[in-house]
Amino acid sequence: KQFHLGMFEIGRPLGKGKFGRVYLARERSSNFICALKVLYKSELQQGSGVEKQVRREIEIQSNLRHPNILKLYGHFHDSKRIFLILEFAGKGELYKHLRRENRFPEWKAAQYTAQMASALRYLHRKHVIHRDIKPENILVGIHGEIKISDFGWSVHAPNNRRQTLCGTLDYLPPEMIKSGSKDNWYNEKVDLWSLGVLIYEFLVGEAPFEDTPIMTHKRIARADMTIPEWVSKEAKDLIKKLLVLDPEKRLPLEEVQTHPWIIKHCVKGERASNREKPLK
Ligand SMILES: COc1cccc(-c2nc(Nc3cc(C)[nH]n3)cc3ccccc23)c1
Repeated sequence: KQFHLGMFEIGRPLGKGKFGRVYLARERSSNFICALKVLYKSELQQGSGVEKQVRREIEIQSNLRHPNILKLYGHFHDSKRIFLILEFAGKGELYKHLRRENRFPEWKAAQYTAQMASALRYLHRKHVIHRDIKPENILVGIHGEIKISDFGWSVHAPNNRRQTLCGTLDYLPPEMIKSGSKDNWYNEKVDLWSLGVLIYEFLVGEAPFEDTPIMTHKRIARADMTIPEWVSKEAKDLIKKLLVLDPEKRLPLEEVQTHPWIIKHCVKGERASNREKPLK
């Protein structure tokens, strides 16, 4: 299908990115609501090979179909800009919700974890390694479901993002911060480490190795973290089975999905502890 700008009615800007902005948009003929991400070619060309990377990410994301992965419906460009037609996630950035709520209750963290594990299993089956799992790259859909929303280029909100040189170090696994053999960078086990960091941050409200860059580097390399005693023993157990230095020893996604902490909070049922409102 050929898309062009005239097909869309542009709504309010949702947020601005490093390479441009994201707008709410409606496709005129179908009234379909989507998000239009505008990337400026001039800015992309500056970055070394960033334009090629954007093409590769478009290629990857266009072929993915999963409820917890933000859909890329199509793309088009004019002389100055590249436009990405993306699924609209009605509740915006997970990052913002986490900052506003400080930390998530265990039932919510467990449900998000189950959704992430499902999305990562799908990606890994397609030999896609995300390599950048963090709250900043996750959006929330209108029904509260989460959607991995970034395949390589990030939308940076102003100010309150963790401003470090190449994005926050917090989520990088030891094999990606250690120099030496890079072949581990292409092992999907890197996403298991980042999932462990994500669960920790959902429950505690800060990343497990958060410190000065030098110290973060040291603490990641030693998997040196402490989990507060008020975190449930099941949650502690799962985090400890993911934040393992040896990539081969990290808990496989199938076992994340059947972990007691996940089963406890994600099985449907009258007494489910995940009701926001008390039962009548
Ligand atoms: C400033 O941070 C940014 C940057 C980009 C988008 C948002 C944002 N996005 C979406 N949904 C989206 C975005 C995409 C690509 N698909 N669905 C919804 C929101 C709601 C309130 C505030 C902000 C929102 C924020």
